[in-house]
Amino acid sequence: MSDTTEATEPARSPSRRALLGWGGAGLALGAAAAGGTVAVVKGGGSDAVPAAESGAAVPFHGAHQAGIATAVQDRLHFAAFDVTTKDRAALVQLLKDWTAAAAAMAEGKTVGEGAYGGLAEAPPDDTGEALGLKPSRLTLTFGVGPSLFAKDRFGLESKRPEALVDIEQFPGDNLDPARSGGDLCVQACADDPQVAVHAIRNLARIGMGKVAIRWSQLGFGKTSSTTPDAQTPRNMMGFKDGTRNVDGTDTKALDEHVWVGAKDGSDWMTGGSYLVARRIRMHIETWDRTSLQEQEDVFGRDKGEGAPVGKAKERDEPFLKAMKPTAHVRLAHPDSNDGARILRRGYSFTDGTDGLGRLDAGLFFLAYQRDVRKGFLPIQRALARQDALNEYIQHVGSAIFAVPPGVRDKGDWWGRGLFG
Ligand SMILES: C=CC1=C(C)c2cc3[nH]c(cc4nc(cc5[nH]c(cc1n2)c(C)c5CCC(=O)O)C(CCC(=O)O)=C4C)c(C)c3C=C
Ligand SMILES: [Fe+2]
Repeated sequence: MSDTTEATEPARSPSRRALLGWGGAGLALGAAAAGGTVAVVKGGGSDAVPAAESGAAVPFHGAHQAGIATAVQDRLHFAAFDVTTKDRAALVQLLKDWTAAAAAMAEGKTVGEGAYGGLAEAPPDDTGEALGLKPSRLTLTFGVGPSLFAKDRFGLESKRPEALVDIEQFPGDNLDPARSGGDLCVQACADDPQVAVHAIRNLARIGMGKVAIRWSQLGFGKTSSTTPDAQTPRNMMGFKDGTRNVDGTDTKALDEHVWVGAKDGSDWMTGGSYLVARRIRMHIETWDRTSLQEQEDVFGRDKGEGAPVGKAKERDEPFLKAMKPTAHVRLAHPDSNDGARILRRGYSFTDGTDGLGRLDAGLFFLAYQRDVRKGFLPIQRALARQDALNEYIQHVGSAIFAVPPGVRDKGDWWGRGLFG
């Protein structure tokens, strides 16, 4: 079995309703989450079926959390939570309950006793809107924000990783506190938006009285890929986005740039990663009135093929000096940033209009890295200073999270290394 494929029969992808009666059969199919990727579900021979169409499940348990190096799904529901309880034991119990629910939902099962058939006098455990839907490659990825480590909260001050920095204010930022920060986060990605929304809704419901959603973001179109063989998606500006990303099967690059190593400090983070989330508003109407030449100069790539300036094909090696000094790709390239690389996993969003007749649209930028101080920060400093794209975008939300390693097995839970 190749790293980018999983040898599973599409026909074995069951509906959620079917799974209700299957108990703990462990239906998560395919490649191990231990750095593996689920790109294509093979029916054998030439009838390979794209994983998205098969509705397959991505394994929840593994050395790394799914939703980072695993193949990017079509839809996102991301939620940042404030922890409202002051009781450490209650928080730990919640994390255990969340983990059990997340593992079940990733397999396409309902939460707890299900959505119906239980006590008529009590609300059902599961809200029910994902009944009959396939697992849809749902991944749930959990992280903790800097505020959880604050003094006089849960006794975690000494466990805050040095890499979990407070992100500085960059020139041009217009950050809304109501769309920034958070004690905890859960990134839900799936090929069916209802499956992703159901997952966040049910976790929030389980957390009632202990956590409250601080902000959340829906994403309708992926703007990056961790599977270079797949077609590169386009962002709201019409450009291919995610061409030169960290490949989810490139274990060397993942170890060097994405996974926290054993010698990086904070033992509980070994095998984890650091996530930066930025809500980036696009001034779409201005962009749409900009000439094609200017648009291509802004990125340093052509709009049709996505090839770097002076090159013919999307995957051709960029020649940075052929680009304008302010071109986005030139400034963001590892050669301009001491070799810095990040794994981008962002989504396009459109949240209606802004009251002035303009679309409230943009990129919900998500990037994973081994150390934010060597990844996002140097790249963003360069971009904030010079990027020609700045005329057309504004960062309006920001958050950082430490994303622990994977949940190993049924006895393990989100945050065990931190609280255990
Ligand atoms: C701090 C990191 C980055 C932010 C913020 C960012 C915002 C942003 N990017 C695009 C569109 C494109 N970005 C592309 C490449 C690219 N961008 C970053 C980093 C950030 N982008 C990196 C590291 C790279 C790869 C550089 C390289 O190695 O060549 C591209 C080109 C295609 C691709 O390789 O993905 C596009 C298009 C938007 C619209 C945006 C904010 C709204
Ligand atoms: Fe970019």
